[in-house]
Amino acid sequence: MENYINELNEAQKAPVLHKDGPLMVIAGAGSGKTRVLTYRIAYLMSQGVDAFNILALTFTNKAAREMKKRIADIVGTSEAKNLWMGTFHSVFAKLLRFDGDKLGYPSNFTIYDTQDSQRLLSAIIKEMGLDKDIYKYKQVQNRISSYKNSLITVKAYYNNPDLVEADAMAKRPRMGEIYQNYVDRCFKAGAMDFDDLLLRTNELLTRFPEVLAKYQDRFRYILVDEYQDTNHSQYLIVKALSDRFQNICVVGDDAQSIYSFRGANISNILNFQKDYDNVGMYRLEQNYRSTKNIVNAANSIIAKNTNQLEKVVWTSNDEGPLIKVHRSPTDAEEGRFVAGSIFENKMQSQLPNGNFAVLYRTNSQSRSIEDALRKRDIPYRIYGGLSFYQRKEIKDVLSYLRLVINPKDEEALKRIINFPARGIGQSTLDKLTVAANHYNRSIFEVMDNLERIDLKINSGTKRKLGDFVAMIKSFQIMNESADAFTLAEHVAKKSGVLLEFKKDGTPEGIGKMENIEELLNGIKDFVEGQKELADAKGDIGEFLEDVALATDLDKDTGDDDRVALMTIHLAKGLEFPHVYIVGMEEDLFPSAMSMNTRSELEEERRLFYVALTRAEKQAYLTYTQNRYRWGKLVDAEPSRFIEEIDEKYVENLTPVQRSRYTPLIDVDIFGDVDRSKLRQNKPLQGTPPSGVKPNENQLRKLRKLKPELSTPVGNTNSVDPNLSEGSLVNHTRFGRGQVIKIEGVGNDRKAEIKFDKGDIKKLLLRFAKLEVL
Ligand SMILES: Nc1ncnc2c1ncn2[C@@H]1O[C@H](COP(=O)(O)OP(=O)(O)OP(=O)(O)O)[C@@H](O)[C@H]1O
Ligand SMILES: [Mg+2]
Repeated sequence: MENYINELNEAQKAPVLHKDGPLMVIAGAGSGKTRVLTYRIAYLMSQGVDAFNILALTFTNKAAREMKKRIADIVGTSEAKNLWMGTFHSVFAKLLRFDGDKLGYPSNFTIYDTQDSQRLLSAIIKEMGLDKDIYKYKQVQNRISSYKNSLITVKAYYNNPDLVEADAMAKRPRMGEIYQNYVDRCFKAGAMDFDDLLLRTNELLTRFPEVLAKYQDRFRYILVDEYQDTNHSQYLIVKALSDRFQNICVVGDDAQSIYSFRGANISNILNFQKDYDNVGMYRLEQNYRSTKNIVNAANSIIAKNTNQLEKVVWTSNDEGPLIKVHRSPTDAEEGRFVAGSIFENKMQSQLPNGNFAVLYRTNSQSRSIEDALRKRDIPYRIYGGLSFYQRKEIKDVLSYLRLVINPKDEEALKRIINFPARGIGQSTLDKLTVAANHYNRSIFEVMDNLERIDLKINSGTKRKLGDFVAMIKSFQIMNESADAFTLAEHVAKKSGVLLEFKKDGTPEGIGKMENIEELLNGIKDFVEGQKELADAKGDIGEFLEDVALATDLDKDTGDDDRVALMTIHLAKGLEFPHVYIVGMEEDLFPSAMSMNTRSELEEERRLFYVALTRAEKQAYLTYTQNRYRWGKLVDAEPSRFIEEIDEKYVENLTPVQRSRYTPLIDVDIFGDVDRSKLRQNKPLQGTPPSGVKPNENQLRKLRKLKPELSTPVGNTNSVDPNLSEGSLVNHTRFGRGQVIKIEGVGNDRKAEIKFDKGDIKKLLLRFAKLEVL
């Protein structure tokens, strides 16, 4: 047996070595599900399966990259290169770039983020003359998103009297029309929103059997991590693609299902044995991540949920310290406690910052923690919140660039047509929009054909519109030869955006200019990274795709050592030696919005289970007696979840304060499923609710979160001319390595380098940041 197989226990080996056919691994946190998935891919490849035939779907692109790296370590880099791995959204965006033309989309379609979708919806609501207090754009967007994730098209919507009636009851009888308009406008703009990436993939695979056959044949082995959080749309894609070969491997933990508000559907796990024949069912019980105290405490929490599959989780790790609970008078004090405790632990055991994570229920809680960490000079990184790419000035520049790639992109156009101000007012834009709708063209096309259309726009304005079109076209010409950085810098200057903020002269204006500079630095870094790899172009289209689909963890290269701050939702699948879960208070965690039914409360409890099981060595729970919320100081009570932990595993650092809370109505989401059947690995008899009921979708925000850009490390180095085959080198990003081959001359000189981390990369020497050792 090959060596790496011995890095697995017996229970893990079984699913890794499972022969062809469907299999499912259901197991608790930290038991090695992700490891099993990774090693199974390596094993399949060692058995002769071509990487080209494997598709792996993960929760973040970062997780996919890490898996790929581990696989490359085992089977070699060149083999691992062809693996398709990533989030559902990034993988299927790629597929749609190849085949979306069959649905009428250009291959350079824009991906609308949540903000773009919301702006478009509010424009539509306004154009239709509807009351914006009744048709709230965020609610409308949530509805449409949940329709799409349940594959309810506009037509299906109208065919479903329940949905139509529900909207009528909610005093929104024109929901269907809004939905229709929204879909039309996105299509005309050559744009897909996040949900479209899944919906259109489904449409493509359903309507074009030859496309389905092509990808079924290609993806002979499909593997899905975190299966408990797939939604209906994702489920159907996986089902369709795996239908021919049935080589589908899913791993998950129903106790960690935390995205139901976004449409995740637990019945995907429960139905798996019905969907496929002869499913191999595997369970893992040994946790390798955490101490005994943490594992046992987490078990005692999740046992409080009635709706769950029964699971055993144990560990042979040390007992470890007890879970420490701390109370502070205010959230500022809570921040100080956390920062102080991190500082002490760091000093006592000489630990890097990266060993610590602070997790919270909502993004707004980060502020007091940040303040305290800053005072102690402890470097941290925030994941989530308003991302860099969502800032106004950044979106302005990006919108110019989006328009260069896809001039039909209506949202990009509307943002910048009069920014900086060039005398094109709202009434002109309204006329253009009406004409665009009338002729079924994009606004840009209308602007480009003004002389042929009878629009009541005066000649002065027409000239301004013409100038704008000419400017964008000049950028497009430049884009044919320039790299992303050169183009972006030119656009930032020539569009007048930079100047606008400079003129402003206020500290905010300067700050915005600096942000644009940082964006440009980021693009430069990106271009160099891409250029180094001999097969990428480094053009702006590649950059925009990267920006649109990067999840918030993706840009974390791990090279600088910082404390991690993030929401619990984002922390799924990750692990840290020391974890602080802050804001353990009633109404905050569990959230006030999720306490109406048992099933909502159980989801909050699963969220707490996820939070606690991120910790390897030590977990802290903190709460306050008073907290600023919505600008007011309010009384806070300790979360019921603290009391729910078996007290054997808890140490109170401050005197105990009891929690008071009201019990709930009982709703059983498992319906009539007999859970004992699942335990015995038998096919399900009962029918769990297939209900993909439209969900309120508050945290859709998460998807649009983008990483902060990092400034580039160092500059393009002059490479030692003595570099030769066999030279040992150091690369700022890829680390140490040895040159295997040098080829090409002048600007085209490339080196093939085997890095110590396992990767073999071909780098263009003119850009490579190499140091000869
Ligand atoms: N057989 C093993 N021997 C040693 N370490 C292991 C073994 N299996 C898993 N681990 C380690 O235990 C930790 C948890 O594994 P992994 O992340 O795969 O668990 P998981 O079940 O996917 O967790 P989660 O439910 O949180 O996603 C990782 O650090 C992993 O490397
Ligand atoms: Mg995992």
